[in-house]
Amino acid sequence: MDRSMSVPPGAGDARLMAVIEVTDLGMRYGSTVALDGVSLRVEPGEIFGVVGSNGAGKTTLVECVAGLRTPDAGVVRVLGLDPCRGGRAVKERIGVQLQESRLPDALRVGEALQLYASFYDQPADWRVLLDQWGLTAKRGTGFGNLSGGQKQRLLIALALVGNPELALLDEVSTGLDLQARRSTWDLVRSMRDRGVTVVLVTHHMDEVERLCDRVAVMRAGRVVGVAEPHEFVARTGASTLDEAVLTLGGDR
Ligand SMILES: Nc1ncnc2c1ncn2[C@@H]1O[C@H](COP(=O)(O)OP(=O)(O)OP(=O)(O)O)[C@@H](O)[C@H]1O
Repeated sequence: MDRSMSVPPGAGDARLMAVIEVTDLGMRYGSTVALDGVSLRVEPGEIFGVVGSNGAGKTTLVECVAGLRTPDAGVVRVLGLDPCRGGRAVKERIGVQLQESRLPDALRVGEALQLYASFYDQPADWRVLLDQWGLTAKRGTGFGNLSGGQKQRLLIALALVGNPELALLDEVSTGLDLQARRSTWDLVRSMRDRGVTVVLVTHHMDEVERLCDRVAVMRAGRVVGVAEPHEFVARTGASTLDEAVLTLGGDR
């Protein structure tokens, strides 16, 4: 089955099952509490934003959902499975783009995409991704010789090469120029339109307003609210989403 063309994972029955269900998640790094009783649900086919100040726990949450970190407490279910113990059955269905990921400098753009595609049973056509993410002219360029924005676009394309049902995108547009940001937004929307569920960690409230169906605000390891972006503005009596998020999630 070409998952890129499919409806949200098992649409009918999956309506009852969240794509992500996190319950009472706790995570510490030594004496630093990164997650402190986080619970949330992400429903099939939504673009779900995660915002909050630096150090609020957003990346740690994404890493736990991706199965890259095992939480100290709580339960994570992705597509009904434990991402830490579910092996390929779940990992193949998740695409992850993390902040500041790196590849070997000498690895060329085309080689990286081909390599990542080889990890999956039903990969996307990596040449299409090359084109969609504006990297065709850079196909033969090594990672070390790409600009910051080009590296970012390659990392996003790599996250999508497995045709994921869930895409976890951490600061997807950071470092991109205006045009690349706009086309990234279009591509995120087109992913959602194809039934992919997207989690978007961001510091850009314009991105949240344009893209996100719902957004969680995090503060000091806790989720302090989940709502549609306009609801946060109304609830806090703020005049902009920036102001609303600062009120709810700012450490001030
Ligand atoms: N590998 C690590 N070792 C020790 N502490 C860590 C590690 N990763 C994160 N932390 C700490 O855990 C807390 C949460 O960090 P995390 O990266 O999840 O926050 P964030 O919301 O993604 O921040 P930012 O917006 O700056 O990316 C912070 O206090 C951070 O210093």
